[in-house]
Amino acid sequence: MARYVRIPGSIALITLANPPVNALSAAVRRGITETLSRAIADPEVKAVVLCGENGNFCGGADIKEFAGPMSGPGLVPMIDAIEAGEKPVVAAIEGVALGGGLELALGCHYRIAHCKARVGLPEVTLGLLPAAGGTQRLPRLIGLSAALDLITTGRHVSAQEALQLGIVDRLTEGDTLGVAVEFAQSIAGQPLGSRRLSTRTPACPADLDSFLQGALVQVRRRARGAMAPEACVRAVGAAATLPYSQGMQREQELMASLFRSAQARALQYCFFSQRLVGRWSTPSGARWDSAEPRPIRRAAVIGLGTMGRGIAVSLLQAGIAVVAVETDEQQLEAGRRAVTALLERRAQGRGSEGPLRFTTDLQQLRQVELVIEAVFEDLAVKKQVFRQLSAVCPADTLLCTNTSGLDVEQLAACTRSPELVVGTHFFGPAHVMKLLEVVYGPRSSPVAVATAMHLGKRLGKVSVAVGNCPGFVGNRMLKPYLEQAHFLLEEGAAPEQVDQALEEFGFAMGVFRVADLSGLDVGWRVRKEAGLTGPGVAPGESPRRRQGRRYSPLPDLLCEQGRLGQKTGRGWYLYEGPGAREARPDPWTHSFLQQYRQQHGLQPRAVPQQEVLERCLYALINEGFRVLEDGIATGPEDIDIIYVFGYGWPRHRGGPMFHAGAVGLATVLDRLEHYHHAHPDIPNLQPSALLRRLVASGNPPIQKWREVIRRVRSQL
Ligand SMILES: CC(C)(COP(=O)(O)OP(=O)(O)OC[C@H]1O[C@@H](n2cnc3c(N)ncnc32)[C@H](O)[C@@H]1OP(=O)(O)O)[C@@H](O)C(=O)NCCC(=O)NCCSC(=O)CC(=O)CCCCCCCCCCCCC(=O)O
Ligand SMILES: NC(=O)C1=CN([C@@H]2O[C@H](COP(=O)(O)OP(=O)(O)OC[C@H]3O[C@@H](n4cnc5c(N)ncnc54)[C@H](O)[C@@H]3O)[C@@H](O)[C@H]2O)C=CC1
Repeated sequence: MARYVRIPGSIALITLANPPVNALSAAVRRGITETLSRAIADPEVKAVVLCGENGNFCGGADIKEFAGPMSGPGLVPMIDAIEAGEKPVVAAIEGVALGGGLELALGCHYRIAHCKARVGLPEVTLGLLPAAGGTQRLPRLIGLSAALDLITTGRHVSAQEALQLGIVDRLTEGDTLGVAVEFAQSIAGQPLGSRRLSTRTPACPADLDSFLQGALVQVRRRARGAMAPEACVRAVGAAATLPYSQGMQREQELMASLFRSAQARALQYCFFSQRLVGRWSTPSGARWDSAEPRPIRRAAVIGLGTMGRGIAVSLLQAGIAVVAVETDEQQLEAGRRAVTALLERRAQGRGSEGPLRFTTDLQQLRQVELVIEAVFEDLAVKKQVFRQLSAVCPADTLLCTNTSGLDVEQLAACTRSPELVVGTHFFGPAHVMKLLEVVYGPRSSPVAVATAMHLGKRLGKVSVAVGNCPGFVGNRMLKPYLEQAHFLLEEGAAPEQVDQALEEFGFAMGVFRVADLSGLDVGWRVRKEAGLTGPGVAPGESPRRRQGRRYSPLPDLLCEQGRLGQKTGRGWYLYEGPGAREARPDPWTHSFLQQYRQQHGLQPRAVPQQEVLERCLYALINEGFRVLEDGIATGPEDIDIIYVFGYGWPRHRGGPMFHAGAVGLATVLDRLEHYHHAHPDIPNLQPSALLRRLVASGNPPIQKWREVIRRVRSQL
């Protein structure tokens, strides 16, 4: 709704009232339309101020309404009526003016913002475009180039930048509403002329065609296969080439092509899922709304290798004091140099960092409130570290491990307070990647989980609480995906063919390019530890079978050849030299695969792209259903957020579980049955019980899966 009051000085004040962000629901649109008519009709009113309650102007259209039929007054005629009116309307912007909220403000004749406000047109992140005139008015206000940047990235702009760009007319550090009212009084009666943005001509680059062409190429490269960024470029292009009314028509046409699209549904699902995972719970009854996180001011990081460095930087940038620990002076010095360089590179425009100390002496941890261990992925080494930490740190220190898949409970068992041990699984580079898997063990206390979840948020991450099992959620599901990729090579595919299929699906990098980037030795070490390769393998065991199931030794053989990926200049691909990044298909790999197939009597065949996708993705999805069955993730949203934020799953496809629902669970089941029949020695292709149950329940929408999961789990 919208409230209306007349205030002294002939000003009407319209307040949007729809907590928490004053989204433009049908009721709010109706409220604005009615109150605006009232203000226009009242001869005593000389100017109008539009604001939002509770310190927020407006978070845009009500995204929840998009799933159903649209009703109530349209945004476009409402904003047009504001702009066309003869009485000046001033937007008083506090908090956010996003999407339809900014479009509403652009329909006003003046915009006054608080210095802490943020504005933006983030519709592209929801698979849409700003279709309430945003693509036509913003270029007319700030020029085509700046408008295109904002609209295709969806980025939020600070009030200061908004002032520089010309989006807002004035900033205030004080009472925004008071300043806006005073300003409205001062301009009442003045001609509105060019304050109506629809009447202006946008400033355009001289070489418009090549500018727009370049913009298309750029957005296609940035968001593989995403439709909305391209539609945004076309709509902004229309602002430059068509009169306003025709530009608006084009905006509507382009919006219509996006509005009910699968991509928009997926992106909007991601928006709500990201918020849902914050409302975590554990099987032992710990919950986000009852467990109180502890404040963390002083932390330690143990191990300054690839991950420890990024974790230390993340903590410091959140204002937390860090003690960074290494084994010896040489390692410490290398860590110090790396952390300092990262901090210097990221220093520009950042706030003040917490204090940082480097040491090889664990005794220096006597005052820390939280420790994150990031030493080698070796259970024995980690156990020893946890024993030492438990002896040295205060009894109430939270002890976290960055293990990528080892048993958190075994580490907890080495300490005197196992309830204060959790996994905090960062993703590399830890200061960049947005995901944090918080792994609770059977004994982790609610306060430990709450503190780790809250810490993640403070570090700017999306934290997802997950249960303890080998690989947790993300890496556990990755295993069958990688396995399928290796099996496909055995059967006749080439690495670049598999990668191309996955990249066309929307991954930034295919599985083999990622493996080369992260280093093939990482998985090799894990497989050796698990006895799948190396001295732990029973003599006489077939190289292509382990533990009664099909196994591919291909990545082990590459490692034995010293082909560890980019770091050695060769892996699945060939690189210019060690450390180079451009991957080229390698004839060596092709002839190696040929020899391997001959040696093992494998008849190569042409593997269709669809099979590559189905086997890799459905094997991963199938494991996702098992993760849900086992209660390791609470709902499909947890899995999808982990994959979107941690594993480069294309966001416009919603995540693996959403994708399964979009394809149709019956289809996924059918294809898994087909492939399992063809490859009975790959147990991961056998459809999970939960998938079968969901199909039997009539393929319910993903929001209803939790009910089926509860039923399946109660019967186990
Ligand atoms: C605003 C935020 C920055 C606040 O962040 P924070 O404080 O961290 O709080 P959150 O936890 O994020 O949010 C709190 C709570 O609020 C909910 N929420 C937030 N924003 C919205 C919203 N816009 N709508 C609904 N709900 C919202 C959020 O979900 C939380 O609740 P919870 O989930 O229960 O926990 C941050 O929230 C944020 O960034 N919000 C989103 C801002 C955004 O993206 N805005 C743009 C919205 S889209 C838009 O405005 C569209 C348009 O401009 C075009 C409109 C034209 C429509 C015309 C349709 C034409 C159709 C054409 C053809 C149709 C043919 C056919 O019918 O078939
Ligand atoms: N590399 C990656 O992409 C990711 C790794 N991880 C996990 O993070 C952990 C660390 O991995 P990386 O940083 O890649 O390893 P790394 O090998 O780069 O670094 C480990 C560091 O720990 C130090 N160290 C070893 N024992 C120590 C001890 N007792 N005390 C202090 N320092 C000690 C070593 O000197 C080394 O500098 C592992 O558990 C790994 O599985 C998790 C996510 C991603």
